[in-house]
Amino acid sequence: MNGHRCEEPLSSVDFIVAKDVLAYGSAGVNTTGELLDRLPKRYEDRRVFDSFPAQAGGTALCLRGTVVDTQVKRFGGRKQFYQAVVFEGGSNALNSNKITCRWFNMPWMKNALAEGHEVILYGKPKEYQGGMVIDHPDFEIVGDSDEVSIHLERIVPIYKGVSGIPQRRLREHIYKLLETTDVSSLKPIYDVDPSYPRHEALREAHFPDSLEQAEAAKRYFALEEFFALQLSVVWKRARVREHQGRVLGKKTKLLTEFYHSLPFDLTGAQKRSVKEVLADMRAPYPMSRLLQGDVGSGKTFVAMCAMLLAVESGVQAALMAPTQILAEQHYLTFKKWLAPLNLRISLRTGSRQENAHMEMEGEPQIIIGTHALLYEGVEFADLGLIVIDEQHKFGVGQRSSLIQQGVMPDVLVMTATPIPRTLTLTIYGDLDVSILDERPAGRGEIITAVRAKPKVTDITKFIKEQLVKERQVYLVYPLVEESDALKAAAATVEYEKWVKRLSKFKVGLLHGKLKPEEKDEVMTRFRDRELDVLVATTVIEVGVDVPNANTMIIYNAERFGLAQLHQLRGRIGRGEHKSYCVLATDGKSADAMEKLQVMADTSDGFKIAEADLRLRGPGDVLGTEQSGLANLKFIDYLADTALIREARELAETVLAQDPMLEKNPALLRLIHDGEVEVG
Ligand SMILES: Nc1ncnc2c1ncn2[C@@H]1O[C@H](COP(=O)(O)OP(=O)(O)OP(=O)(O)O)[C@@H](O)[C@H]1O
Repeated sequence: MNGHRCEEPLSSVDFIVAKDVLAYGSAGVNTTGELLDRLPKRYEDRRVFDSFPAQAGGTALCLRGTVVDTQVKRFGGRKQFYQAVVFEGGSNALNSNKITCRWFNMPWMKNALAEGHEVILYGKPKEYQGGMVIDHPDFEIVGDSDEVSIHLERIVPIYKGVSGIPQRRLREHIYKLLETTDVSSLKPIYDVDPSYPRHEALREAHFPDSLEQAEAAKRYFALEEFFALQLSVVWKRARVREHQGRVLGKKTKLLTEFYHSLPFDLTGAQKRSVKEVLADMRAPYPMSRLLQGDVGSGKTFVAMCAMLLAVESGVQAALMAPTQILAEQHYLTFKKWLAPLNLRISLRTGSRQENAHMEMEGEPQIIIGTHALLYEGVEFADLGLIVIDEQHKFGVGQRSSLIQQGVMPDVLVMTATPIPRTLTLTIYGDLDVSILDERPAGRGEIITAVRAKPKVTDITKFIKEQLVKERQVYLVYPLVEESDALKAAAATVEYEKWVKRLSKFKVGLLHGKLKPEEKDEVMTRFRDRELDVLVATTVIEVGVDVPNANTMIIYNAERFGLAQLHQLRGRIGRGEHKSYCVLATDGKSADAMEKLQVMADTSDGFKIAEADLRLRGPGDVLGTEQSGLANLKFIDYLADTALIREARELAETVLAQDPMLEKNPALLRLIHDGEVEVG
């Protein structure tokens, strides 16, 4: 009875009872298609079970056994946990291998699992008081043996739970639906792999014969998802190019003057990027470019060059920074380096307005502010170029809102976080990319060491050696506390200690609870060498530029992500002196030591970003919320270069053959429905 169609509500499926239809509804699953789209989060190979372990091995195991004893246990006053002791083997194969399962603060567990139940457990065992324990394992009670066995003796799909529906029932529903759904209704909007019918991929993703088959099937759907994403990105890129852009940058006198005023030569990477920007600005369509720079690679100077080109063409250029402090820093930098050119530069942030050379006739030529510049209805006389400094936020929203504007300015996005190529293709896939992967010449080497529980006396001695050589030092504390207030308090405590230890030197304190003016003041004093040492929380992470500082001790380094450590370390090694970064840890976790070792092994931001991606996975690296990729079902595949490229090529082919998607209205709807909204 090949009858059900994907669009059909679950209420019309005879083997799903009304109560379950409601439960699915609360989880946002309303049609048969939506239920079938919920692919397994993982699989258990229940053809052979793991044997009960005698010691913890660090990996999750799939065990089969019988519950022989259950108890509710109390601890710490009113708290409780439910404990079930499980013996290895089925109901009639009891032996002495046992494991204890515990569920904390889940009183209902005692109704769910009782003595005599035969169970399948999945979880990571650990050693506890001489026995083996698994806390909160996934579990499933083995049912009657005369059922169709989709739950045993095969590779079994495990789904993300739907409240009110046990795994077994969920699995049965999907199994039966696959058998009774009209194959033609499972056709894709666009066939990403003509050699692999979609309904087969769907069946094999749910009930694979092998793990390889499951992987191939999942990859099919991942490709489908990323194809849709790339389609909207490539589409967007094409739409930008349709706009009439201004032809800017014909004259380069100002730029040449600027070059001559610099005490250094631009690096090869900087020159290459300026050339790329120049070509874009001269093109008849608006520039849409990402400038990706490793820490200290001199992004600001490339941005300055772009802005000078715009100014010389008679239009305004704006720079938007993510925070007020950074906007102010940029303003100072611009004022300093562009001083010989006598330009009208204006700082506009929520609380401060300041102008340089505004006594001269006319509108400001360069405007520096926060991202809010865009939204707060600041009137631009004639905006030709916008530089967006995104720092390490993978912000997206702003760019779309720029594209809505009438006259399309050129846009240059700067990001300080090196991003692996695959991620760039997805997050910034609508932009052309320039990469700054070269440190300016004449910078001292940075030596990084990982130290478990370093002695205070050793660190103090090392710091003093550097201070005596007139270098400056950062001491960074992430601190365990969650709130800014507690962090500030804890940093203050450490600060007091350092003031005593380094009594001959001047120690300053910087944390997030200080007012912007106070932060500025501390930073300025450190920059002007009135302070030798800065005890800080991570507020110093971005944008701080004090070339004389050559030493950084990062405490509890294991608590930071690699990208953040790289940013922090980027605050040293900015001058000609040899620099030192010590990553101090509690030394407890081997994983953390491995992670930190990456920092000691390389200072190449792109390599670090790739390692970060490998160790943490794309979801965590991106912080899905800000990246706009939160809705991706197959986010792990973001790191799969081959897949992303395949998706990109497919999207490009489709749009090359049918640029306005006139022949593929369903694809056009897919883009406009914003199901996949990136950029
Ligand atoms: N080509 C160059 N040669 C020498 N020094 C340079 C060069 N380009 C930039 N600098 C200097 O390097 C430092 C970093 O430049 P800039 O602030 O532009 O880098 P950045 O990429 O924005 O750094 P970060 O993201 O780490 O803050 C500044 O002190 C700047 O004056």
